[in-house]
Amino acid sequence: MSQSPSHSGKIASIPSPWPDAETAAQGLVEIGLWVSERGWVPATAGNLSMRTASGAIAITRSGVDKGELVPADILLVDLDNPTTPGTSAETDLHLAAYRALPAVGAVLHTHSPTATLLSRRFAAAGKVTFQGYELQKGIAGVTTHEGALDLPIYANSQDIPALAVHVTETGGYQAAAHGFLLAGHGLYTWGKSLAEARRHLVALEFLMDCVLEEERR
Ligand SMILES: CSC[C@@H](O)[C@@H](O)C(=O)COP(=O)(O)O
Ligand SMILES: [Zn+2]
Repeated sequence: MSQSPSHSGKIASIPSPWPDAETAAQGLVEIGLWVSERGWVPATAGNLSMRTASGAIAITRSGVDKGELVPADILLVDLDNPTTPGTSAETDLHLAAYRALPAVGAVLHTHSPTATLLSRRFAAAGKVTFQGYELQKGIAGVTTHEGALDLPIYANSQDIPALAVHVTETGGYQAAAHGFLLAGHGLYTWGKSLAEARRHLVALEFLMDCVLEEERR
């Protein structure tokens, strides 16, 4: 529970929009199985996180199969002092999202074949554009299929801290698509809740499937 002054000057208790650590861990275990069943996190690929009521970020341990997560594989990281050992190798890309977007409650990173292939195909352009697809409206804030919805593509890097700074400084976390691709690597997407992040993941995967299929024709 967070607290803030009420109009009367007293401290009023208002419910935190974020789950406690235990609930977040359970949610991440479940979404790990869900993305694994869809073939979007092969081998030990992908990482998953949620903001918790204490302000700490719950994130997957590095190097585990996301379809076989148990609650002990979900570690808590302090957003301002992220020193927890063993967390995802891509923790910085998650933390940068939470710092840039105070309303975001969940970040999902996946490695579907479609995201991998499409990000390579359009890497030189630096983005893939969706236009004319009704499912663009699966993304928060999008109200029509008629607009152009850009999904940024960044060059992949093994220097994740530097990449996180680069994505932040170039406005990647403000993308209207609520996500970005890393070329030859995969997709990052987020939402105000785990449910919204999952909806964005499904919508973006659908839209990427459509574009990849059109490229094949
Ligand atoms: C299986 S290779 C994929 C990794 O290099 C990485 O990109 C990834 O998504 C998973 O890293 P992790 O440290 O397990 O969170
Ligand atoms: Zn990855």
